[in-house]
Amino acid sequence: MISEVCSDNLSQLPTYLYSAEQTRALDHALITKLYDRGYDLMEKAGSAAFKFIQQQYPQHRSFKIFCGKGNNGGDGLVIARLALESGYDVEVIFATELTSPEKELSETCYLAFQALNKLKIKVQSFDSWKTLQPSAQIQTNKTVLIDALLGTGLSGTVKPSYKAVIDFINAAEFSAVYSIDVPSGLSSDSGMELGCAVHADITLTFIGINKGLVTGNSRNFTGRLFFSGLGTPEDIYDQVKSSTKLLSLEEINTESYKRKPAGHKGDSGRAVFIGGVDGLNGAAVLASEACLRSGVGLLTAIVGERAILPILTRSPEIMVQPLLSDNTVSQITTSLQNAHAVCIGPGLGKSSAAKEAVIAVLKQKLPTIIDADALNLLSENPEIWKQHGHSQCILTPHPKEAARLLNIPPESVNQNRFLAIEQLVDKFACTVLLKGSGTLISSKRNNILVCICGNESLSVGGAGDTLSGILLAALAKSRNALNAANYGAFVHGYAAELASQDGVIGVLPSDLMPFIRLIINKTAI
Ligand SMILES: NC(=O)C1=CN([C@@H]2O[C@H](COP(=O)(O)OP(=O)(O)OC[C@H]3O[C@@H](n4cnc5c(N)ncnc54)[C@H](O)[C@@H]3O)[C@@H](O)[C@H]2O)[C@@H](O)CC1
Ligand SMILES: [K+]
Repeated sequence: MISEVCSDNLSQLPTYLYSAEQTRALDHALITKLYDRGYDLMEKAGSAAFKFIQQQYPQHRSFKIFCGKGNNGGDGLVIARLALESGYDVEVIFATELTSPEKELSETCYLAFQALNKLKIKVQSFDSWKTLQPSAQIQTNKTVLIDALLGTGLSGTVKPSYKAVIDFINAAEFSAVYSIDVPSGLSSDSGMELGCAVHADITLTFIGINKGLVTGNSRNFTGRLFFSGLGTPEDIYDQVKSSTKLLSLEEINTESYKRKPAGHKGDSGRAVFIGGVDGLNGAAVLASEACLRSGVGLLTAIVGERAILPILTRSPEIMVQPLLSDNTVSQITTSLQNAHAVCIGPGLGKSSAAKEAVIAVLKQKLPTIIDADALNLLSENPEIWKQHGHSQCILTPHPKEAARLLNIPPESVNQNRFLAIEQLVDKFACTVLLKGSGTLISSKRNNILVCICGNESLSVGGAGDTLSGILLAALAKSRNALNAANYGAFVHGYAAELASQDGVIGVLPSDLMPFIRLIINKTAI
């Protein structure tokens, strides 16, 4: 069975995600158990890939198959053979010259090459193929380009000869670009392009879903991502332990978010939001409303003067007070007396009152969300966390905030989001939610969840404030940081997808509110 890797399909997808090395271990275990040789598994993968592309593009009878010299290329050669046998018009183009196939191709790829050779098809190198056919004449209409250049075996930056092919693929206008296993050039570990990567319309991945296919920049390259387990028996997966999981509702205990028929407002959670000072007032408006729509029982918002009127206009249910610049500590201590959870940071600024507020909040040892400027204050004043940090916190950095917290360049976070969240969890010993496409959540070493819900509609100001509001309600209700982080990320991302039905451009974080409510009512059971 082939399933799309998307929010609507989470329950049909495998629970665990794998590194390239772990995928190799899965392949090895599978070959040892079920097949005489690796080539039999390659036949199975190639055949699944061929059938799938036939289904996706039934009108297209022409394939241009770009192959590398490893097993990913071997998959391409199997597809070429099957397509030729089915009467397709097929061209096979190797990225670089093939002078001695037996020596240059991987063992399994060579077997696929021999099988294809029996059909007497001419295999060309990219350079000679391109010389023979000036780009203007390359037939792209009704032609599917099959990208079998590089898969999970890619290491280091893509070599110039391969980059030239990838640049060509990305510039040409084929009807469809279909990547086998991984868009060539994308790291299946980090989700970052290693110099360049193929922009696919469809990617079909096999056996296990790679971690790098669901986070970082992966979505810029995979197009629609599909998965086939190729009938791998369950016990094969038991042999390769992964510490990374795909976040689905099964991972979340939604019981605590339910309303009791005879419950009262205190049962639904008492929350306090602190932020939205002048110039950044909107953060408080969005976070507060998202918190209410996420079902919190009582919300107090301690905000900048100018946020008071807009908050009350939109949501008179909220108890609002101005954040005092003197007496901050006693104001916060008093306000938190009966609170179940607190969120500090969105639009907080970095004034001395803001700093005092962060310390006062941490001293209460309540379930706490620390976002935006509160995170920046922790980066600039590491002694605050050393003295007052605690495990009931959720830190919600975007990559730049994460880099500041770790005192490393932002590129380092992007190049390895999985490592970055491990370092954050090690350093802060609490729950961390690392924002970005494929949000990562973790609260202890060797335990990372990846939330694939959400889309590019969220790449606007205010999206993070909305998430903070959802998280605050979830934390006030469950008082379990990891569970609230998981649920909040899921609700926020899924709400963004539902709000994008007319397109992702121009969706406002405030448009998410009715969908937040809808999802919570449907899932809090
Ligand atoms: N038998 C198996 O283990 C199976 C493997 N499968 C396929 O095999 C792939 C993995 O195969 P491999 O491990 O052979 O690796 P790949 O085919 O992904 O890559 C290895 C090839 O890429 C070249 N290469 C590595 N780094 C490069 C760089 N920076 N620039 C340019 N070229 C570079 C290597 O020289 C080698 O020729 C999977 O992605 C999947 O498509 C599938 O056929 C299923 C079965
Ligand atoms: K590929």
